[in-house]
Amino acid sequence: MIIAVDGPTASGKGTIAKALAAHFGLPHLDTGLLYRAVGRQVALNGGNPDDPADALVACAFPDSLLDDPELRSEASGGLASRVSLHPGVRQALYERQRAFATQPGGAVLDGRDIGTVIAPEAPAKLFVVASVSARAERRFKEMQAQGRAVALADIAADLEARDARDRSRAEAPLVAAADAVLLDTSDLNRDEAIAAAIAIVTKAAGSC
Ligand SMILES: Nc1ncnc2c1ncn2[C@@H]1O[C@H](COP(=O)(O)OP(=O)(O)O)[C@@H](O)[C@H]1O
Ligand SMILES: Nc1ccn([C@H]2C[C@H](O)[C@@H](COP(=O)(O)OP(=O)(O)O)O2)c(=O)n1
Repeated sequence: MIIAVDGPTASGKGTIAKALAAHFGLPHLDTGLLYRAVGRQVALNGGNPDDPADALVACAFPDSLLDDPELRSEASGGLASRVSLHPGVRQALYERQRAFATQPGGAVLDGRDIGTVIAPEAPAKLFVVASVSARAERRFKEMQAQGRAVALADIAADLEARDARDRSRAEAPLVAAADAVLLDTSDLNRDEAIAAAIAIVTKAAGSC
């Protein structure tokens, strides 16, 4: 079974996707990491993330880059969002994601366009959302735990800017698939959100 988990930044989709993978015994791919690697490789090349040619060259990043802790930074998230606008970049990353999604036995993928572009045939699709304040608070706590001094208002502004870019791009914008189930995690703790996601997928699996 393919499980598609999409949603904006800090909605909790990564947490949910990992938990679904563990619960259903499926492999998991965090597709955002691929776009983050492209963004980081552009920076390492001294290129411009807004230039389609520079971004395309960076798609040939070495697999070892996927283990770089810098990929998890907000700066890499911003770079990823910028390179992900280019249709050439999306095309270059498509086959790798598609192959993962269609492997025998199924898989869980999380990102922005899994239910709409990468695996539109997925029988279980979740679109995970949360309010801007809940998401900013989560990132704030994460950064505080890492000992980084950041202002909550700056985090909220950054995530709203990234949402706007991801939602308004022409190619594969962040949008719920027509057959996705919306899961709002604003008022759910981690365990409640995971339990709700498992219930949605169990129901979807039962009806396919
Ligand atoms: N339901 C939840 N309630 C509170 N915090 C959460 C919840 N889900 C995830 N988190 C925390 O919020 C942060 C972002 O979650 P993550 O799953 O990485 O989001 P995304 O993959 O959508 O960017 C992490 O620190 C995570 O532990
Ligand atoms: N399937 C995907 C995954 C990510 N992207 C782009 C858009 C996102 O802003 C960036 C970073 O994605 P990522 O999922 O790592 O970001 P968050 O963990 O949600 O903060 O990459 C995409 O366009 N399509």
